[in-house]
Amino acid sequence: MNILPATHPLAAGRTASSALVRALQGVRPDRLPVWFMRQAGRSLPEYRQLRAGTPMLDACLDPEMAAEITLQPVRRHGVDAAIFFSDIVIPLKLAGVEVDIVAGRGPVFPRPVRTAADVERLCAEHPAESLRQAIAPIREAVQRVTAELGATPLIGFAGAPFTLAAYLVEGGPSRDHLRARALMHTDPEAWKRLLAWAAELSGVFLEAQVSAGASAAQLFDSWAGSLSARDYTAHVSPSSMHTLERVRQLRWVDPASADGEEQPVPTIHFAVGADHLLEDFARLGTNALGIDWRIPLDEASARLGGGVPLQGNLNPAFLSAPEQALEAHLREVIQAGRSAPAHVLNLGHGVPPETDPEVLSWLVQRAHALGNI
Ligand SMILES: O=C(O)CCc1c2[nH]c(c1CC(=O)O)Cc1[nH]c(c(CC(=O)O)c1CCC(=O)O)Cc1[nH]c(c(CC(=O)O)c1CCC(=O)O)Cc1[nH]c(c(CCC(=O)O)c1CC(=O)O)C2
Repeated sequence: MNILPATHPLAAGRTASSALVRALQGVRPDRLPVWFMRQAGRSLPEYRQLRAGTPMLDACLDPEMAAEITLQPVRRHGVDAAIFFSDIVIPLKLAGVEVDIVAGRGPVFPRPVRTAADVERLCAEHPAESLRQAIAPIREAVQRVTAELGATPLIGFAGAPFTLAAYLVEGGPSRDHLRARALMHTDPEAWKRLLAWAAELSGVFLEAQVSAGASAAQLFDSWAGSLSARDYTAHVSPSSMHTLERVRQLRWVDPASADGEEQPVPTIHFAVGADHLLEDFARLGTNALGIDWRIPLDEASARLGGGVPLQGNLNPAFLSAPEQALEAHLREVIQAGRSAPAHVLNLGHGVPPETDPEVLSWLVQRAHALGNI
C-alpha cells in the first residue's frame, strides 16, 4: 500500500474533495461536475498557436508545454477537471518503442508486432524499467499543472492494454483490428505476453501521474468494441485489471476525514462502441464507467443495477447543432444521468477538432445551471 506524498493535492491541506471526486465516489455533489475528453487540443486556437512547429510527441514530453496545454481548457471553459495532456502512446515512446503520431491519421508504429519473436524482442528491448527511468518529464508536467490548478482536480490517463496492443500489432489506426484479434487466437501465449507488457507500461504511466498529483485516473480502451464478450473476458480484461491495480494500491488521507482513513484514488474506465461489454467493464471494479453516446445513461445504469456512477455521454454530433437542439439533448443526458448514484457530465467521445470552443464554454455554464433539474 503506497501512501501518496503529503505534497499530493488531495492530501496537502485540501480538506474537501472536489465535486468530480465526490461524484466518482458515488456521492452526488451539489454541482454537476463536467469536463470533456480531448478538451485540450485542436479545438482551441491557443493550442494551435502554442503547438505550431512542435511535433505532438515532443509537446507531450515538454513539461512546460504539456502543463500549459492542459490548463488552457480549464481557464477558457471553467470545467470541473483537467485531463493531463498526453497520449496513450507516450509510455511506449518513453520506453524507447519507435512510434510517431501522424496528423490526420494517429499513432503509427514502423515496426508492427506480428509474431512471438516480435513480442519477445519488444519485451526484451523495452521493459517497463526503461519507462520508469524516463518518466521524469511526466511527473514534472503533472506537478506543474497541479501547482496551478488549486482546487480543480487533474485526471491522469492511460490507454488500456488491448488498445495499445492493437495499435502495435496493426502498426497504426485500424477499423476492425483483425490482425490483433487473430494473434489472440493463433498464438495465445504471445498475445498474453504482449498484453502483460502493455498492462505494466500503462500501469507505471498511470501510477506516475497519480503519485505526482493527479486526483483520479481514467483508462481508455477505445478499441475494445471490436471484441466479443468471450474474447474480452478471456484474453483482455485481466490485463486491464492489472493496470488498474497499480493505481488502486495508491492511497491518500483526506485531512478533513475524522478517522484519517486511507482512501483509494478514484478510477474511470471508458470504451467506445462496446455496449455489449458494459457488464464486463463493471467487473473491473473502477469507481465509474464512461459511456459513449450510443446508449442512454438510464439504460446503462439499469443494466448495471443502478449502483455505478456514470460519466458521459453527450453525442458529439450535437456540438454543431442549433443551440435549442443542443440544450434539449443536454437536458436529456442530465435527466438520464439521475438514474445513476452520481453523474459526471462528459461527451460520449473526445472533442472533435473542428468544434467551436464557445459551444463547450456554453455547455459548461448550462450544465452548472441545469445540473439539479
Ligand atoms: O494533431 C494534433 O495537434 C494532436 C492531436 C492529438 C493526439 N492526441 C491528443 C491530441 C490533441 C487533440 O485531440 O487535439 C491528446 C490526447 N489523446 C488522448 C487524450 C485523452 C482524451 O481523449 O481526453 C488526449 C488529451 C486530451 C486533453 O488533454 O484534453 C487519448 C487518445 N489518443 C489516441 C486514442 C485512441 C484513438 O483515438 O484511437 C486515445 C483514447 C481516447 C479516444 O478514444 O479518443 C490516439 C491518437 N492520438 C492522436 C490522435 C489524432 C490523430 C489525428 O487525427 O491527427 C489519435 C487517434 C484519434 O484521435 O483518432 C494525437
